[in-house]
Amino acid sequence: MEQAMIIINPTSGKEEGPAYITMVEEILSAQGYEITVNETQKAGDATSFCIAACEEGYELVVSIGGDGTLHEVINGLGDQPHRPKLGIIPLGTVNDFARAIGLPLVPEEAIKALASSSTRAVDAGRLNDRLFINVVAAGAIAESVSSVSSEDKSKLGALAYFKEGIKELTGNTAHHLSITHDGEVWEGDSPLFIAALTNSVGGFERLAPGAAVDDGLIHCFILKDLTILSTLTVSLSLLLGNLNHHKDVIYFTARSVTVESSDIMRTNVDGEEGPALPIRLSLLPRYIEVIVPEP
Ligand SMILES: Nc1ncnc2c1ncn2[C@@H]1O[C@H](COP(=O)(O)OP(=O)(O)OP(=O)(O)O)[C@@H](O)[C@H]1O
Repeated sequence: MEQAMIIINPTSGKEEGPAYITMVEEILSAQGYEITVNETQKAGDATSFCIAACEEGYELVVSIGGDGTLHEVINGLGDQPHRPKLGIIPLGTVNDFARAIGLPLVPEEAIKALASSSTRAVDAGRLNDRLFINVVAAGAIAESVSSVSSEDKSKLGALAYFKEGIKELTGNTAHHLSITHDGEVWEGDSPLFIAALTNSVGGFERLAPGAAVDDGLIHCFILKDLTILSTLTVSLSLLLGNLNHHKDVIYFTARSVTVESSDIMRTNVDGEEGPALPIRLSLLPRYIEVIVPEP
């Protein structure tokens, strides 16, 4: 009998995850799976559960939670010879990855899609010794995003990030960055560097409209030192989906990127606080097989 592991973070989003476990179990057992349910108690648990699922030869892991939970789950897949298929039930606040891959955002619909026989192999990124699935940001704004309160997140959703971001960008928060990509070096002052694997970051589905989850590319944006006026036009470009054409934004795609600074700067990885610079990013093409709705 094939085995499926449900990994659920009961604290994600509006804490609705536990109410959906039975429905997920029913749909998986109808497909013949033997099911184990693991509830996370703290940060890191989802990674440990997923490592166990790989080592014990599970066919399927279902992540119930938000982007942070998904980030932890996929970190259990790194360097594993056997990687289970991944099912995603988006029950976080923003659910960037589910948006990017076109999963239903209504939990009941996402659960029904677990019965689909379609899968899509998506890229994973490597950041130093961990994996990411959506986005890495470096700069004062990235640090501020880590501090968005959960109250603001629940109330404002994606706008909470936007609010913090604009607050930071309008301050004088540039740092000196040195960014090396595919043999080229960019050096200068920047308040924000973003590396995205998908088109949805912080709930804005138009950050990198050209990015596909399986295009084998890291889509990078360097925001140049901004005046208040260009901050406003950059914000508008973000909403309109043409940030890559803004005169104060450098856009490039790469397969590997190194970001360094003489300042102490933290990063934000898939919406959670990440390591301090320097960071080295690279790409694992089509590394994770995700269940998607039937076409
Ligand atoms: N039992 C728990 N209690 C508190 N925190 C937990 C628990 N289990 C996991 N966590 C932590 O909760 C963090 C946030 O989870 P997650 O991102 O899924 O929810 P969210 O922040 O509401 O959603 P989103 O990231 O989509 O906005 C994870 O990084 C994880 O480390």
